[in-house]
Amino acid sequence: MQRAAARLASWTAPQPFTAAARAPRAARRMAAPVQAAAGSDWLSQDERRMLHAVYRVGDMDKTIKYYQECFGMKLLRYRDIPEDKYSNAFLGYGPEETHFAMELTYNYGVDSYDLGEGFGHFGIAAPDVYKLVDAVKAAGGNVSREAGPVKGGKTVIAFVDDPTGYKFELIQREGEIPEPLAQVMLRVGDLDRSIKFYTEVLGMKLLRTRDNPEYKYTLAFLGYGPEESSTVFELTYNYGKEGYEKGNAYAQVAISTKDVYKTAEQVKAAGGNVTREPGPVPGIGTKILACTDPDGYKIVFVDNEDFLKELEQK
Ligand SMILES: C[C@@H](O)C(=O)SC[C@H](NC(=O)CC[C@H](N)C(=O)O)C(=O)NCC(=O)O
Ligand code: NI
Repeated sequence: MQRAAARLASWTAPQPFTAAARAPRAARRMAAPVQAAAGSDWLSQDERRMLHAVYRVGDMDKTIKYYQECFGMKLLRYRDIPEDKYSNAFLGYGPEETHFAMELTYNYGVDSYDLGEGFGHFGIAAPDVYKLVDAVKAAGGNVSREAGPVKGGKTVIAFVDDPTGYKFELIQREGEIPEPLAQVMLRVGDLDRSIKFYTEVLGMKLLRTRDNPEYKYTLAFLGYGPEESSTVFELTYNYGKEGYEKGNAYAQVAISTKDVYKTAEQVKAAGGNVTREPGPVPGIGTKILACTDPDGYKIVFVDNEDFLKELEQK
């Protein structure tokens, strides 16, 4: 695992995202004020932002190298917690103060996981998916779906499988791409139920929906900012499918909040299921709380000041 730490110091991976790399550095982006929901003053006062997706990988060094060389991600942070026998690596396209990150978790001695059916993909936006697919192949990446228009639509996509088996959807996008980490796609059993939770409990905006009757699925995109500049949830409903095996690989998305105690009360008042009461993480001190969405996917709220202090200590 020490190789990962050394890599952090000497990272110089290629940058296929020249457009994104040249994109003006995102101004320190205040988290989006959360959309007020009926009966919750706190929602209108809180400032929430999607911080990172947390998931378990079978080989930390191999995955870090893969993300750097195939996707052009930067290694932002690495920490080893020997007393609890795990390590974390954070990768993305910009500083965590303003950009979403991938939080990889390696549990000592565990080299594979059950990805289940519920997790769909992480989405990466790119100016030219055909060119990126060529770069991924040249770097030895596993392109599992060639570049081309999405079935039943026009958006050019491709899929790449990472070393653990997670799918990365490459999504062609016009214009500047200040946040290439575009999506976390999860499959849900009832889209209206999920939209109600993600808007009224999490305080997200419903950005758009897209029904694809030919292929029998409907998508809902939700987040704290526009898709063009923010990472969003893409919730997928397959007609008639009410539930999915979750597996043990994908863990959660972390969202920032100004106050985990007030957010815990707001989540409960809005009918959410708090599974980890607010308070500091032992050994790290960062205050968090955890809840689950209607399909059982975990969401962790992180105290924003504590999060920024963590970044200062890296
Ligand atoms: C908009 C873009 O971000 C998408 O992810 S749409 C991609 C499309 N999604 C689905 O088909 C969802 C339903 C599917 N049954 C599932 O559960 O994943 C997709 O994956 N298309 C495949 C293709 O080859 O175009
Ligand atoms: Ni997608």
